[in-house]
Amino acid sequence: MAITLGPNQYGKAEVRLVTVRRDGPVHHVKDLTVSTSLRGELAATHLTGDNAGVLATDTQKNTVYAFAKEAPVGEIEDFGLRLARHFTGTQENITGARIKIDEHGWDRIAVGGAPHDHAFSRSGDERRTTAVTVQGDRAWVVSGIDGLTLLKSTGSEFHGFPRDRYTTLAETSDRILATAVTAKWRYQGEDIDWAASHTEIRRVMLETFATKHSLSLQQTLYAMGEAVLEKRPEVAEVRLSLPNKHHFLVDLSPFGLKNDNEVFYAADRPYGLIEGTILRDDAEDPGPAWDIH
Ligand SMILES: O=c1[nH]c(=O)c2[nH]c(=O)[nH]c2[nH]1
Repeated sequence: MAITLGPNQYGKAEVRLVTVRRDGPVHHVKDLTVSTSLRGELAATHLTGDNAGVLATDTQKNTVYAFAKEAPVGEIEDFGLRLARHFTGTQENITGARIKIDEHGWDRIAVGGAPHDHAFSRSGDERRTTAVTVQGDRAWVVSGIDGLTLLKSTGSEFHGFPRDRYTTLAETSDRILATAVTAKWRYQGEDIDWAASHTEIRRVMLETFATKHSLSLQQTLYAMGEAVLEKRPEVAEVRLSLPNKHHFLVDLSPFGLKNDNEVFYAADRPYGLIEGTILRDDAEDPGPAWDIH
């Protein structure tokens, strides 16, 4: 029996980086969680413990902080590309790098209705994300959104599903539809206004969720991805993971009350999990964009 080393990568996970741009009384805060992963000729350290080609994960973490000082961080996609190209360009045996970045939002606190210069409140659970992969002289950018919780109180039905001896779910023509969106979209190219693209993709997905009359969360998922691909030529592929955050009607009949779709129990688990990919048939090869996450 021969045993070999398969795909591997290593790096520093979840480096917490907060920067304050203080070029006047109005400060700008950026709050990132950065994870680095390096790939390449790394057999020696695994097989013999020879670390001559192992750029320490501690050094990778330090590089993230130093880069944040040496030039403005800018958009997370650009920061990721700079870091990835630094690692592959300076370490001979490192041929690939993936940099994952989550951006946490901060809103300015309103004081007397006016946005404060340097006091902020967390925007909530939503994060803007990116995963940049550099392999040789090519790069792939997969950006997205995590933790965007949505709910519509009507405009959602679910019926026509098979009934077997284990089925108890009632058919419904009017239910709450709620989810927390994890979306990832793969860009084609790099000459992109990342911030504007993110804003528009988010808007298109939200509008579609709101306006598409839903016969299943699966149908809503497809419609959201389809709308992004129709409106945003820079996007090759969209992947969505949508938990179905069930809201069950509470039985009020023991109290002599009728529930007219007004009182619900919001269950946190189990939840349906609806996942899917929507892609252009002429999209270019994704390369290693989605490998080892
Ligand atoms: O939109 C839905 N899709 C399902 O597949 C499903 N299954 C279920 O129990 N409820 C729902 N809702």
